Amino acid sequence: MQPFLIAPSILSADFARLGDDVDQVLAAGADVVHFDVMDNHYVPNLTFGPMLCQALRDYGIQAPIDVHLMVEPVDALVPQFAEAGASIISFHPEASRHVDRTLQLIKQHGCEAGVVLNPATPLSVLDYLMDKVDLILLMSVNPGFGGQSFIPATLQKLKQVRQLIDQSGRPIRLEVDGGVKTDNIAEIAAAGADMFVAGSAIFNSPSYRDTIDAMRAELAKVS
Ligand SMILES: O=C(CO)[C@@H](O)[C@H](O)COP(=O)(O)O
Repeated sequence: MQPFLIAPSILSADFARLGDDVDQVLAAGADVVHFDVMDNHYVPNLTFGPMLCQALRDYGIQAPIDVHLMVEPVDALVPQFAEAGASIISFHPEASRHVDRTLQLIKQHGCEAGVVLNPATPLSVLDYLMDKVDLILLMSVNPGFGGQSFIPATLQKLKQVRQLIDQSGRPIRLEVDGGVKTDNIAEIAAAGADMFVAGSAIFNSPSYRDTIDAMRAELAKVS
């Protein structure tokens, strides 16, 4: 297992002062900026695109930016996000007509490549991808909105994907997204996740540092 990474989702950040808010959450101990791109087509919500990613880089954000594309189609946005400073680009396989090609495209543009599985997406979509992905993101809510409750069946799915990753012998990150809180993060880590997206739990808390410290204290209990 790789070191645990905490990735606040800027979906719950203060958009009116985003650069400063992202700076603050990183200063409070976050590892990665999780960047939720929604198109009001693949998901019923609309957020932001490559210009905002570029704006964060121009503002001076140096942490990895983990772009989660909830868009359909996918490919046209890959070069744009790579040029805008994305570090990791993940997409939903059902939103790409040619999944293998999209993974190649992401890597050709110098980013790490991830696939995202919705709560009801079967693990069989990973069958011919384990040698190609750098990250697998399991959605623990249905994509589109922050502030939803963690779907408990994700724990079993995490255990199964952890086995697949261990069998692959590759350093694939296992990320979980949706309803991650201080009081469930240890259980989620114990099931096999090593990267934790948390939006409302961090950005809606009175102290980012206290919340991230509390999450790390919970993670320290997991061997
Ligand atoms: O991608 C998504 C939702 O589609 C997530 O990144 C959420 O934004 C996580 O929010 P919380 O459940 O942590 O509030």
